[in-house]
Amino acid sequence: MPCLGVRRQIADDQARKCGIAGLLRVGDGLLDQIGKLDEGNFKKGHDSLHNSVDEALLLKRKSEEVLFYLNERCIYLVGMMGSGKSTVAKILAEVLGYSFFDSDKLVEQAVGMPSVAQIFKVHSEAFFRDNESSVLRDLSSMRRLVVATGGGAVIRPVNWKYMKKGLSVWLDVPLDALARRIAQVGTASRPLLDQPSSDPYTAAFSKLSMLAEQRGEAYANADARVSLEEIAAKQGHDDVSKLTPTDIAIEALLKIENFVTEHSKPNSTVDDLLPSLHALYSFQQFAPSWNVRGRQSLLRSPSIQQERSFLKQWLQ
Ligand SMILES: Nc1ncnc2c1ncn2[C@@H]1O[C@H](COP(=O)(O)OP(=O)(O)O)[C@@H](O)[C@H]1O
Ligand SMILES: O=C(O)C1=C[C@@H](OP(=O)(O)O)[C@@H](O)[C@H](O)C1
Repeated sequence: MPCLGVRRQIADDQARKCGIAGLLRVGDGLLDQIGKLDEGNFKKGHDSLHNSVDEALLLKRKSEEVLFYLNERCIYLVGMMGSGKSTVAKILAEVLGYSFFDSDKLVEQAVGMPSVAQIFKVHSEAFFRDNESSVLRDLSSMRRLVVATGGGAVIRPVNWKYMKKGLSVWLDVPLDALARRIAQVGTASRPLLDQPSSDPYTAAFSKLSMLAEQRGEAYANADARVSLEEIAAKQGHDDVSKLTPTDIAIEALLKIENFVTEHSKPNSTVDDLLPSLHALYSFQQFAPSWNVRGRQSLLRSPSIQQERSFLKQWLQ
């Protein structure tokens, strides 16, 4: 049973969604919503209205396609501090009609402290990590969530056990872009980077490089990788800072789609598929020259029991 904080946040989230009559759902309000998320901060000087409309429609279409395969599974975003997990997770939650959670915020609620920085200071990193694991365990029993995890959640194998109940997506952002973002917003909320320095960019870059080296392998456990360098190259940019959170959310949906379509069997039962298989065998009998792979083995129609047992094995 999820902890009280998680349940309360879900209830608030559902009420918020109902209260504004689907504005946050895929549909009419999506363009407004994306406009606000990308507002002025990203892709300045572009033909932004046109881009926003195209992007919003693509996002809507992709989210509808992905929803079919997701089958209510949760999505976990992993990546270094500042990689945009919370920003992108909110967009994904909105277009999919899922609830958004930030695991750092849930740890703060569970411990009863206002910030992760304070938890590190008053208790310890290990105490924070224990609570982070408990939060991920609670979330793993739920459906239809998009979770922005803390950047270090990937280092404990048990957290992967929880995240593998859903789908994990690694936001892979070049270190210099991360250091630029962190230098801009400051390090007060990120205790692992918070050290006095006259050059915040260089200090953040060197600490992030160290962490990335330690964690490189761990992030690669994710089911899907969204590389900002790859998206920029596809779009013909030489700099990842030109990418909007919507661009990144669309790529995340494409990568999720690739993963789920490669790894999942259709959400069907033997009874759903039996008529199609039977029709295929019958057709094969009347049109033996039909060129399908393995047609030799189809030439003699099997019994219904054989068809059932074939489908049962295939669906497992
Ligand atoms: N695509 C982006 N381009 C530029 N800045 C971004 C982008 N995505 C997020 N940011 C900014 O980077 C900072 C960190 O983003 P956030 O979503 O909080 O990252 P995380 O949850 O991974 O720590 C925020 O100030 C956010 O506005
Ligand atoms: O990388 C890390 O070890 C951490 C990342 C932070 O979350 P964000 O990735 O959301 O900044 C937060 O969990 C804590 O400061 C530790």
